[in-house]
Amino acid sequence: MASFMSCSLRTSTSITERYLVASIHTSSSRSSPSRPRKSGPSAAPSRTKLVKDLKPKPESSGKLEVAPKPVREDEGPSANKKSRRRSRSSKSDEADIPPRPAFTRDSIPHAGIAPAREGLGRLLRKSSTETLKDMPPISTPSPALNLKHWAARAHAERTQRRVAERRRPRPAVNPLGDEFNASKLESTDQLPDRFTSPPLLEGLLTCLRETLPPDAKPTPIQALSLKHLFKPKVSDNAWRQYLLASETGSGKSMAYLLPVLQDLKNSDNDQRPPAQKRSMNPRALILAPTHELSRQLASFAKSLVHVSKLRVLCASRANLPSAPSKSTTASKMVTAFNDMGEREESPEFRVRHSGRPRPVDLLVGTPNKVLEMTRGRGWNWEERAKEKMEREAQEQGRDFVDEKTKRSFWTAEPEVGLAGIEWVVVDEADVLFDPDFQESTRMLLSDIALARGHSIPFEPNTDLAPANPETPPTPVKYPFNLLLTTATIPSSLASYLDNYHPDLTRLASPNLHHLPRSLKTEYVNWTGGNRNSDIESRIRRVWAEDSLRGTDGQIGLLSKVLVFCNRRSKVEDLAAFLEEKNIKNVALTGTADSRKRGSNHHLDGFLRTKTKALSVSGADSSTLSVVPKLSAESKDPKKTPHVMITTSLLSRGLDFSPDIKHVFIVDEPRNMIDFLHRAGRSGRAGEKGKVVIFGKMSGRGSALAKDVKTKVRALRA
Ligand SMILES: Nc1ncnc2c1ncn2[C@@H]1O[C@H](COP(=O)(O)OP(=O)(O)OP(=O)(O)O)[C@@H](O)[C@H]1O
Repeated sequence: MASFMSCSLRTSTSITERYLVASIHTSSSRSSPSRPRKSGPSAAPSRTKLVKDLKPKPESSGKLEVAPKPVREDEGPSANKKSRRRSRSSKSDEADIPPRPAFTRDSIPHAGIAPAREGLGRLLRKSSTETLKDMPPISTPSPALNLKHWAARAHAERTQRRVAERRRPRPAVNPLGDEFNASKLESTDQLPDRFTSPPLLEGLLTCLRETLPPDAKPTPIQALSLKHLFKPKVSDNAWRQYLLASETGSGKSMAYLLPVLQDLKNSDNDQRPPAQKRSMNPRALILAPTHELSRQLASFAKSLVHVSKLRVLCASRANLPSAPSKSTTASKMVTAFNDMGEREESPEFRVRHSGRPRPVDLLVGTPNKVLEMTRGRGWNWEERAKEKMEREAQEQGRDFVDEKTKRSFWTAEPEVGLAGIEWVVVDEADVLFDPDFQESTRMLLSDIALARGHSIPFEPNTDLAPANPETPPTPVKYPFNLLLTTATIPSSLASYLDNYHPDLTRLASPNLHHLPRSLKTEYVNWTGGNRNSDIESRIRRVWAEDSLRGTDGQIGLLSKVLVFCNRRSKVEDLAAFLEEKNIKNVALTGTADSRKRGSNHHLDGFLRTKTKALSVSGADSSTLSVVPKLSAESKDPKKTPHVMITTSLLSRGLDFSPDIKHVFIVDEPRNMIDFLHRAGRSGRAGEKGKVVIFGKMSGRGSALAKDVKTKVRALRA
């Protein structure tokens, strides 16, 4: 429970990006609660601004490699009919017809209004075509007509100003300013263009073929991984350090899982380092910021190893299948939870173990959950109790006296040994090295190093991104392979890498820091009435279009909508409103009870199932998806949730079902990093998707929405 309390505390103190991290901070314990928190405006920008350049410092031996831009479908020989027709018609336009002036609102002002003689309409029309000095002088002494004349003059002036503004040559400045510019970076053309055996082991390849569509080709980041991460180790102590950076839904999980699993399989029979006497001694560790993501990654890894027989364990309650079964619908899930609620006693979920050694090759979990398993449950409870007392003292305005708590705390036997760990993957590295998470992450990495016989001291209050360090921090070399993956690189992460991992190789896709190519954007203007009604009518429009067009080849099948709000109260309010309007929905926030139950069933019906794997390389996805037969009830949005409402909690890493064709952003995104992750829950793996951004698009108070629009435009691929 304490974790959820700490979570809500964080939420209340949050500003901008802090909120995101606070809301996804879900692990069952905090590592070092008494440290001073780096809040305030000075801490925020480096966490919320995308880095300008990924190049390592010139004096370091780190490298950067960017995959070449894939040829767009409509640029290559296989351009579809529509685009060919478009290009043909544009050519004929060029040849025969003089270019048509672009239509603007001002080109036919007040069209259709029949003006009185010398009336406002005529003057307005004149004013658009004539210059001000050509306008006829005032010919009548009538005050009414004078007024009209001046109105027309004012209109003409405005028009001229607008035209001049439009024609003014603009410097080619990206509105994001700090945006990562992949076009300036070195790319390589020699990348593998298929998954083959070798480099992949036959067993892995078989599972891969079952997971991906038959024509699947490696995505740019996977091609880079095939090129770099399958190379044999130069020496026993040559540990690899890589950053894998690519846009959302581009297959990063596969890009790191394949080399890790392959290496685990290859070294399966090797002499292992003496393991600690613990019941589980994994050889690889994947860290993720949320329990939901840990479970999905563990399930994905399991689907890749059933031939090679490696053992994967999820720390966020092991042994439960985290991927939803194909037949499960969201409504069943709701009922299941209602039942489970009464049986479940403890909000904390534990890995059940009997104390007997249990073979594990790969462990997946949040840093805090893994720390709990490696240090023993309860290792930091005293500290947390003190933090609570300190908080209460602060709230009551009294001094906090640091004395021993009245309760005595027990610490359970540690379950996991770290000495055998050779691979550590930090998924969503920008979050896990963010000030709110970095202590737990670094503490765990340092524990692993120590267990492997290399002491790398851990200093809790280190600033990972010192602005202008006079003495640069000592680089860290962990005695294991370290892979960091992310879809966004804020300046704080870039500066951490420069300072502590200067020799790390950075592999990046050319579309990094852009929206997936298959994702469209749409802007919806608030009508000025009830905003919840505006959202409801847009949802109904999505379904009306689905009923006409069909979804995934099935007429009458309605797509699902994922709605992102900034605040928990907004999530609850919208959920209640939609429920009243007969739209069944799932509302999920960091403190939701359903999250405490140790499985991903609260996301059933919304997460991707295996049958829905589609082609990133651009093949016609509708032919590849196997559409499960659904009952009438599960197709009915009044009975089965077709809408999920959440905060940034679910914006990280989760692979949502391609049934989610629309992501609604109903509150202005706090920053573009947040936006990229939220929008990226749709349009994954080359699937079509749309991000619908609500805002006040015109009139007074529209500056913010317009600014968002400009920035979003810059993120389009
Ligand atoms: N080469 C491929 N061809 C077709 N589909 C693929 C390929 N590689 C991965 N996929 C599918 O793409 C989907 C998205 O992959 P994944 O979740 O790894 O993306 P990601 O880059 O980690 O996204 P995020 O940044 O949001 O975490 C998965 O369903 C996966 O099965």
